[in-house]
Amino acid sequence: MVAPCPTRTKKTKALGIPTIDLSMERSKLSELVVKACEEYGFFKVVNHSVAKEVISRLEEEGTEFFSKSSSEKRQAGPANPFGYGCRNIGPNGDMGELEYLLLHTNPICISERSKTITNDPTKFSGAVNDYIEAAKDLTCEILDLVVEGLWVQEKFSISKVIKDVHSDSLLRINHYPPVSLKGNWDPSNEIQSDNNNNNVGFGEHSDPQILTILRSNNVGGLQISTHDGLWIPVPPDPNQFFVMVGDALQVMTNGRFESVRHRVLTNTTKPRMSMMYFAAPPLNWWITPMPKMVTPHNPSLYKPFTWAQYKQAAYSLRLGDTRLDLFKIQRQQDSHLAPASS
Ligand SMILES: C=C1C[C@]23C[C@@]1(O)CC[C@H]2[C@@]12CC[C@H](O)[C@@](C)(C(=O)O1)[C@H]2[C@@H]3C(=O)O
Ligand SMILES: O=C(O)CCC(=O)C(=O)O
Ligand SMILES: [Fe+2]
Repeated sequence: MVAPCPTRTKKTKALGIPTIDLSMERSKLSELVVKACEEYGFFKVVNHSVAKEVISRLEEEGTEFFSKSSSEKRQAGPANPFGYGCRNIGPNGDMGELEYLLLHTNPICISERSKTITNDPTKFSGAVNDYIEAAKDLTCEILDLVVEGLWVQEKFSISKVIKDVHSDSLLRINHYPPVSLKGNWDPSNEIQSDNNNNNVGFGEHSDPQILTILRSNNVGGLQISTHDGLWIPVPPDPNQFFVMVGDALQVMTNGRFESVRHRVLTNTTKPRMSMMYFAAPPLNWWITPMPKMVTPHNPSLYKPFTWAQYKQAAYSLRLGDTRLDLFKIQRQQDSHLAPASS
């Protein structure tokens, strides 16, 4: 069963977001990373080594692209799944108050796609590739800390699958124009009247991948959901990165980490621009719990599946569906409580 999500019933609560200083002593650092992944599936990293110039070059490219006319931008679309998308999210009718560029991180794909996005594809793809490399390094640093903190390092390294040339990682740049009235920011767009959730920029969901590295401009809107069902607004910080546990890492840790559910609400006066690097394995890679995470007392919660199978499931479902339910192993733990059949 795939459960739909209750989007608008949760309360919002201001709460400190876990912040991790990457310049700290390593063993303490790995402990804090694991704790944040367990408690929230979400944290902010400070003192990272991504150069400001790498961030600002991609931000400039994004700003330049989104300031173009709708007809120019549409030349880079539709996003099926890659390219320029406007309001439509995914193939199953999900909509949000945003426009975006979704790119595969393969340099050949970026070089080809850049030709439809800009008149200076070399500059655009240079900014994108440099950002991807920096985000990949940061992801690998965090994943290495995760495996150290879980004490599984010698046997298994997740970061090497992210570095694999066939990795299926993605880059997404989202642009949320300010929304003051229901769906009125682009009068030429036919789908605007379909959207009843005019303040939802990007609806509640978890990311399917291993880890997401998010950076935004100084405009808020991102919220994360806690285990007790509250929404926590995330104050924006353009100089730092936010890290989100994805569904694949939930499986690899056999449920010890849970992928974080999150959403974006639009601002009424200022445009938000965010950049997400979604770290994923190659398509043929099996997603299974790390051996150390499975014991007789803690058996595997999930059937083995490949990343390609998981993506196929994700793209057949709605944004907010809890798609991991499809891969859960149903155990008969309570069978002794069932009445005996006569
Ligand atoms: C509705 C959908 C959009 C999405 C693919 C899906 O069918 C379900 C997962 C969605 C998501 C969420 C995180 C990322 O933004 C994304 C690129 C991804 O990998 O999964 C999107 C997909 C998308 O927009 O294509
Ligand atoms: O734009 C944001 O801040 C987050 C978007 C997001 O969650 C996504 O694209 O998966
Ligand atoms: Fe997301």
